Amino acid sequence: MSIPSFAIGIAGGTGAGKTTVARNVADTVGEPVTRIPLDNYYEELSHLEYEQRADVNYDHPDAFEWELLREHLESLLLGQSVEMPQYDFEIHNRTDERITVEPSDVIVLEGIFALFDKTIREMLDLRVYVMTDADVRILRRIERDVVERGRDLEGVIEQYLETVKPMHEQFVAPTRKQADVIIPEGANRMAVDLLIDKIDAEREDEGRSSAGRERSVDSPTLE
Ligand SMILES: Nc1ncnc2c1ncn2[C@@H]1O[C@H](COP(=O)(O)OP(=O)(O)O)[C@@H](O)[C@H]1O
Ligand SMILES: Nc1ccn([C@@H]2O[C@H](COP(=O)(O)O)[C@@H](O)[C@H]2O)c(=O)n1
Repeated sequence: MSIPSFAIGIAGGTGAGKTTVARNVADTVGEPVTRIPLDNYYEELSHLEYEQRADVNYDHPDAFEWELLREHLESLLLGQSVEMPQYDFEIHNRTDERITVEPSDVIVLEGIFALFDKTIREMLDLRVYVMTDADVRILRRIERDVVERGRDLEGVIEQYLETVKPMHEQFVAPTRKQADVIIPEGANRMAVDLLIDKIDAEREDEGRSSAGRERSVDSPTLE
């Protein structure tokens, strides 16, 4: 295994297609990929009742345990395994379970705030923002939240208007300016192939040093 690993951050609004892109990258890269879903780093909220947890603003940066995420990303990059928390959207909380996640040559961090934190951004080799129109995202989210996350239609719409949309505009959308690559509409085969080419090229560069991990100001976008 090469140390440090090659790390990609995939950000974008809810329903943009981040998880789908991360899966496509993992399936295409041709070797084990370590995935870090940012959702697993929502703060532990066992001190609150279910009703209180349901009212939390999960689209504000303060909803996440950033210090733990920074520590885990750093450990994985250095070739050390981590005990990753697991998140359950139905109870709005972490589960009691932690899963041992092993490092690998390619690490993919994925979530609405994957490009938000400066320290984390600087640990990433490639910063990606998945940009999908808001109407497409809310339609995808309604379907997903009702089918997979145990929500009802009224609740999804209310949450979207009260927190998801304003927080997206205030905190998530501006992070696209931090991206090296912008992928339109998510599961875009050409874009995923270009990401894979970039990963392969970087990993073939055996002389890669810490200095070589700095961001290139001339990096191309797909926009
Ligand atoms: N390019 C795409 N075209 C059509 N459906 C897509 C596309 N990308 C994602 N989806 C679907 O949209 C939903 C949300 O995608 P997901 O990758 O989970 O988004 P995110 O992780 O950004 O919230 C899923 O049901 C997924 O299958
Ligand atoms: N208990 C929770 C925690 C988070 N959310 C929503 O999840 C969204 C982020 O996940 P995506 O897969 O959609 O990127 C975020 O917009 C939160 O509103 C939730 O509904 N409940």
